Amino acid sequence: MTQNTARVFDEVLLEVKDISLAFGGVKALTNISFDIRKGEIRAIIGPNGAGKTSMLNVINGFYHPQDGTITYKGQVRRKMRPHNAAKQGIARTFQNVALFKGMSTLDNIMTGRLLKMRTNMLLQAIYWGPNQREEIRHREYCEQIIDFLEIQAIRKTPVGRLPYGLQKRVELARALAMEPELLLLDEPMAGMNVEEKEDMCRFVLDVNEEFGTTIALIEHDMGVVMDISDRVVVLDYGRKLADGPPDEVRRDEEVIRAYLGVGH
Ligand SMILES: Nc1ncnc2c1ncn2[C@@H]1O[C@H](COP(=O)(O)OP(=O)(O)OP(=O)(O)O)[C@@H](O)[C@H]1O
Repeated sequence: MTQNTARVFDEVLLEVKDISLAFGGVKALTNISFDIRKGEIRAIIGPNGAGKTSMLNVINGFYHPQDGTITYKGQVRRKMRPHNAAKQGIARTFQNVALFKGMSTLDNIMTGRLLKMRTNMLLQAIYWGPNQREEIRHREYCEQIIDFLEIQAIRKTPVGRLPYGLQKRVELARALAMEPELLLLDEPMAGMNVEEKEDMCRFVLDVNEEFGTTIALIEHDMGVVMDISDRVVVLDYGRKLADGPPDEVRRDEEVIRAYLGVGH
């Protein structure tokens, strides 16, 4: 289930250039530059407080950096809200699962389709015919994702009743329902046992391979990162420490000192 052979990616999908972000006196990111290439699995790693989540929040428009630019699909992006990023094909999951706990798995996944719906829900309730056909199409798409992620057995279960590992999988399903071009995963394996982690790794690799989705993920489990990512960017105290293929990063002295060897 690993990326054994080095894959080569030429086309830059998203470029982060000289990004700096501060909260009052706290510098969360200082002068960060890297790119994410179309089709790759890109890991963002670093110790606690390194700025990883802040970076994802800048990429999906939740935080606005004081300096620097984001170029997505060749266009320099001006200030952008998360729903605009989503419309442009950037979906994300969160460190702490963010689902509607009282709603079923299927309904949660359907919320990921909202941006794809041409008619709004109210009109769909009033008018039948074309609107109903549209809803059926969306439901069918969600059912395909449910099959793909092997969560058929829980499609009607309220997600609040599911174990944490499955909730994470439903969150992935909802993000996939948006048919993203770039999928941002914030610690997709956090809090999982070994078996759940193996399943999630397999799904991340399958999504990348079968849907061609570009994936950027934050992960603390170094085994997972080294196994599934094509390239790794390392942050520490808001600065970029290293950037390269997993094998190279693993051997980088500064990385070993800052992260892999000793914690702060
Ligand atoms: N909304 C915010 N307001 C104030 N400070 C913030 C905010 N978000 C992040 N920070 C600060 O920015 C720095 C980077 O935090 P961030 O959450 O991005 O790190 P991280 O690498 O994702 O950490 P972790 O691995 O613990 O999730 C930290 O010092 C954090 O306290």
